[in-house]
Amino acid sequence: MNRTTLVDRIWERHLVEPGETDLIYIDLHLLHEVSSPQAFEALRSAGRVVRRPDLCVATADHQVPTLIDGGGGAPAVDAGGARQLLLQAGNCREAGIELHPLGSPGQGIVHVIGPQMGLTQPGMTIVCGDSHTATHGAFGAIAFGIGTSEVEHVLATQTLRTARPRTMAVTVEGTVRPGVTAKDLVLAVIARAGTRAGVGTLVEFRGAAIRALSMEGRMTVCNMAVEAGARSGLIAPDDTTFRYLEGRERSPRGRLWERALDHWRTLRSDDDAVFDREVTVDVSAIAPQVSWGTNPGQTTSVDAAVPDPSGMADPAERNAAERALEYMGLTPGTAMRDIPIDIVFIGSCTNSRMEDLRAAAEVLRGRRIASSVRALVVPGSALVKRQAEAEGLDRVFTAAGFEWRSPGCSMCVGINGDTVAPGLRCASTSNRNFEGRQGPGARTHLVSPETAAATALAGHLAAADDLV
Ligand SMILES: CC(C)[C@H](C(=O)O)[C@@H](O)C(=O)O
Ligand code: SF4
Repeated sequence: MNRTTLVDRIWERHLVEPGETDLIYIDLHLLHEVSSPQAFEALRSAGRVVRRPDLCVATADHQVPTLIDGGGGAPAVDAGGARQLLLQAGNCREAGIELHPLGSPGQGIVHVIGPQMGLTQPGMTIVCGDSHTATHGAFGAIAFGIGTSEVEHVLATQTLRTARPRTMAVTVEGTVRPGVTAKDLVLAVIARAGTRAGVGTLVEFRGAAIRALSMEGRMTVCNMAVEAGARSGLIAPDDTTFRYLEGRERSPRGRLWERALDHWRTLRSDDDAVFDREVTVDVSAIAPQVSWGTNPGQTTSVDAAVPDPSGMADPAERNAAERALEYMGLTPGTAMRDIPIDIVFIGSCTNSRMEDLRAAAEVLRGRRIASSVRALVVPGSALVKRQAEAEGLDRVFTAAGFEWRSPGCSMCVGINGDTVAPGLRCASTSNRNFEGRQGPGARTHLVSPETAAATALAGHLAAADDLV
């Protein structure tokens, strides 16, 4: 057979029992404090134990405050959060699961620590009770979010009963212009394809523009596959992947590394592979992207203006745009660069890795943010924080007027004390601009780290290029 997709190839290797819904084996189960306590509770009431604690890794990320500096055991901002963190600690201790709690050197956003430790590897099946598990697909793994009852099932059996995903190929052609990042690329793809384009599918991103991306960039792209409605995204591994993984803490070593490489090199779709859907997007002409609405597909170029819903042919699209503009407090025809910004947030599992911080710091070096702006940068993990400090990036950020925080989901989700006040406008490197996402009444514009930095300096939406 030479028409197999990468997704089917990995699926076949993990199939325990085919059926209307397949039973598949799970190689890695990641856990965070929000979506796991109930699953452990259910497991306990059923009198069952965790079958493979050695294949589970947990971290505290959603509820952790980012204003502490590794104090260890510092409380969450509210009683609910504190309780989840406590339950997580107890559950992991009891089950013998590796936990990276608040204040520990391995702590961080679950989708940042997996790859950085070398836990996330090509060809694996990876699940987590979190929709942005798609991030791990950047390594050529099948990685997707699951619900709480599925978390329980995986804890109990190390398998998951789930339908085989339909497949979709998103081929991204062209060479992006200087200053255009992975974030811009994926926002442009979602803006063109729509937030429902991938529904029910597992998307393989491929094409010259994807191959050219670093692993960090690929993670940004796969992270946002779920914002196109997909179950997940993945990218076939190549030398960029292998270079990233070589020598990481949990990567195979010596002869095992060679054997892993031999296997990993087979992980690709056949040239004639048949996908359920195929879309091709050319990104050679795109500029930095900014969202103007309340879903990630409502995105345009920083060079453009707020669109006019009355010009939209599709009534549903027009309706959604009208509502979005009302919530966002925007008027059609306003140049994107004329939109003033109150808060800038650099962080989240989309854009909080070293490469993101370096890129933003490069824009900020030797400059000061506008006096009207409050800006914060939240490294994705304790390791990213240490590395950034070793490179002096923290000083670049603080000298520019940014707050330098401790790792966590922070203002991406606003359940940890970091929120955007009602009516305020935030340029954010996160992945969701839904109503109320960053706090009740908060207005979110999704951007790349470079655009976030330039916007902080200008006080209004701006591209890094504007500053030269
Ligand atoms: C809290 C968690 C379950 C949720 C998710 O599934 O994605 C969160 O991470 C998010 O980004 O909205
Ligand atoms: S950073 Fe945001 S998107 Fe990512 S896991 Fe945390 S809350 Fe979800």
